Amino acid sequence: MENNPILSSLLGEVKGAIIHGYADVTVKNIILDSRKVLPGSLFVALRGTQVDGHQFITTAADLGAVAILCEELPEHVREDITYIQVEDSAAAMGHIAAAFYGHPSKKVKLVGVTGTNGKTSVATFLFQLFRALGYRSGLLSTVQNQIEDEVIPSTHTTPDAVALNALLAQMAARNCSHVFMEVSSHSVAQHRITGLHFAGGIFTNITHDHLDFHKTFDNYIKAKKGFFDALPKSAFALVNIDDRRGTVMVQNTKARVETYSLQTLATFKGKIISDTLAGMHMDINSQEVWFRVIGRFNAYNLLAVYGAAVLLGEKEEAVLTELSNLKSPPGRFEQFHSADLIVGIVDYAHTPDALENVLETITHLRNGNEQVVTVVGCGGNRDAEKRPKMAEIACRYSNRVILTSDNPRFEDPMDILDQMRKGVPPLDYKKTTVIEDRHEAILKAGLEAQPGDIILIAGKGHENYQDVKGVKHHFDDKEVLMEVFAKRAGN
Ligand SMILES: CC(=O)N[C@H]1[C@@H](OP(=O)(O)OP(=O)(O)OC[C@H]2O[C@@H](n3ccc(=O)[nH]c3=O)[C@H](O)[C@@H]2O)O[C@H](CO)[C@@H](O)[C@@H]1O[C@H](C)C(=O)N[C@@H](C)C(=O)N[C@H](CCC(=O)O)C(=O)O
Ligand SMILES: Nc1ncnc2c1ncn2[C@@H]1O[C@H](COP(=O)(O)OP(=O)(O)OP(=O)(O)O)[C@@H](O)[C@H]1O
Ligand SMILES: N[C@H](CCC[C@H](N)C(=O)O)C(=O)O
Ligand SMILES: [Mg+2]
Repeated sequence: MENNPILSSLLGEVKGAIIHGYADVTVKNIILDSRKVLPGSLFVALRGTQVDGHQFITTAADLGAVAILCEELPEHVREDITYIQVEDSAAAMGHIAAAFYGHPSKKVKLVGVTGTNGKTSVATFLFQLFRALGYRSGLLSTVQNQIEDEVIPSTHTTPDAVALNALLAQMAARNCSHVFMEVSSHSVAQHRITGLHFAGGIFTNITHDHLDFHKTFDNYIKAKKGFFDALPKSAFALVNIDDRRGTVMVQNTKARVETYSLQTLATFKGKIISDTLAGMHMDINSQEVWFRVIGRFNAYNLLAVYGAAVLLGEKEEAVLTELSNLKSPPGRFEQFHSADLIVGIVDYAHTPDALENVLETITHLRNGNEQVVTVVGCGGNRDAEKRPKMAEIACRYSNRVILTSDNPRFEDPMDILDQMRKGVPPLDYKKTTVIEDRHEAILKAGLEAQPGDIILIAGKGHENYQDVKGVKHHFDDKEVLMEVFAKRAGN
């Protein structure tokens, strides 16, 4: 920042703050991790999932923090430091970060996408669409952040409030008129998006995920709903009403509610006319369109994108023309074909619902006797309830299943695989193999396939690593698939 703001100017939106000390101190940056504090920093003490940031207040002060945002004062209060005491540090930080960066979300049209599955797809499609329509645009997503052509690696689906506002400020400074972002349930619960001004919010769907963090499905629903509850009156709230939680999501919102559906009357009503590996033909509000992107779940994503674009003021015809040219984002139902006509699909399905949707789509796309082989694993140190469910789904839709590793993190990969194996129905034991090594698993699936067969490699999508005990080893499903195809071609 060129002109560092004074602390008191950042507190306008923070309710009930008690200031201990000098309120007009200059703040150079906002820091959440005591180890990164510099002279002039405002340190935010957050109660985390592992530790309580309040225990690092003294360290932060020793490193030169001029102000501390906290819920509780430390035992030893220093005269030379300003303490801002609030009820909820995370919520206050959202407002302070937005003010520090000059409220960048108000300088662009910011659209947030939430839901268990489809956030990256919808946000990326919107970003591609608005660029094609001639707007300077920004994207904040799991795969990557992007300002026009510049790619900025992403660490989270939704970054923390400081990183998020810093990115939005860069986008505003580069004259982006539109920004499309994913809003994860963690980000709502942890107030990463508090203080942002949204032009619109989109709800894709809600199914089982992240119960390791939210504990109950109700809490998970509440987190997603919190996003809509906080939308302003000027925004639109576009919901998938085919999802049974669609109505609940928007029951307390001040925003203008609009709907999309493949099944019932809605503001944006779609119908799939045909869906093949070559493309999808749909009817949207009585207009016929062909898409390169395929699959019923993508029909929902495209409807959401179409609806949001129209609600943002774009002309229906121009939107449909550009939408028909879009390609899937990396690792989202990405198709590869071998010389001898094996189809490999790399997909980020890492939840039971996503896996079922993708396999259902593949089942519908089959012409006849081709076999479907699924290679899938479940992440370590993440929701364990989904493990047997995903194995059962893989078995239900596939002729052969290979259970393998997907980011075991700090768990024993064989424990994860044992839990997955519990979901395999006894009648399916014969068609299920466990191969811990993901490279070997993909090789086996690929080398044993017959021309025409479809191999689904699920769970990692765009990821280019295997996270084992905190170390990210290079691993890319696509690369291994290419290796298999080369081997089949005798290279
Ligand atoms: C579970 C979770 O959401 N964790 C996030 C959370 O960290 P935490 O609450 O566990 O932090 P903690 O370790 O308990 O520490 C508490 C506080 O003390 C501070 N601290 C800690 C140590 C120290 O020496 N000094 C110090 O100041 C920490 O910086 C932190 O502010 O806050 C951190 C700062 O914002 C995040 O980086 C971190 O994301 C971790 C890396 C993570 O893996 N998050 C995933 C689960 C996540 O957020 N995923 C969502 C959803 C993805 C999806 O929908 O698929 C996402 O949006 O990416
Ligand atoms: N609308 C949808 N409904 C159900 N499944 C979907 C939908 N869109 C995509 N999927 C499936 O879910 C996977 C993840 O899609 P995507 O990355 O768009 O979701 P996400 O919500 O961003 O996930 P994450 O929570 O990991 O960020 C895709 O690879 C596909 O298998
Ligand atoms: N955003 C998701 C991604 C899961 C991807 C999968 N490959 C895994 O590692 O479990 C999560 O952190 O739960
Ligand atoms: Mg995502």
